[in-house]
Amino acid sequence: MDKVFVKGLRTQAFIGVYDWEHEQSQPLIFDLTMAWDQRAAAATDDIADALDYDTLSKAVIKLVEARPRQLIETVAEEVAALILNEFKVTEVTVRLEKPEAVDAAQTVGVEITRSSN
Ligand SMILES: Nc1nc2c(c(=O)[nH]1)N=C([C@H](O)[C@@H](O)CO)CN2
Repeated sequence: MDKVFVKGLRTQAFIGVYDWEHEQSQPLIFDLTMAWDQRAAAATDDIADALDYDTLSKAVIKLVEARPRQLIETVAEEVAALILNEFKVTEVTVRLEKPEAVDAAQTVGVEITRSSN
């Protein structure tokens, strides 16, 4: 299957289990990979037939920054559900990095793959 991807999408979120994380936002960075048959878009050269990565990116930022959460697992599942439900995507991989979480690590994160149905 063809893929549309968004790499290194930066958001700023209230995320974490510790008290200080509830008072100070920190970056969450996403790599998103969506299954998408691109033949219709290529044939018509019309954005209406494409998976619009700009609109999708803005929707993800809005969701992530809308409210605080404790776990990055929760954020990853909500982002996957948004993409499956609002963008007619059949399979999505969400990789989420929280680079400021662990001082001794370059980054930490989760990666999930979810399908519709
Ligand atoms: N599997 C997870 N482990 C941890 C999380 C998380 O969201 N998922 N969060 C934290 C803290 O918020 C940490 O990021 C603060 O540095 C610890 N472990």
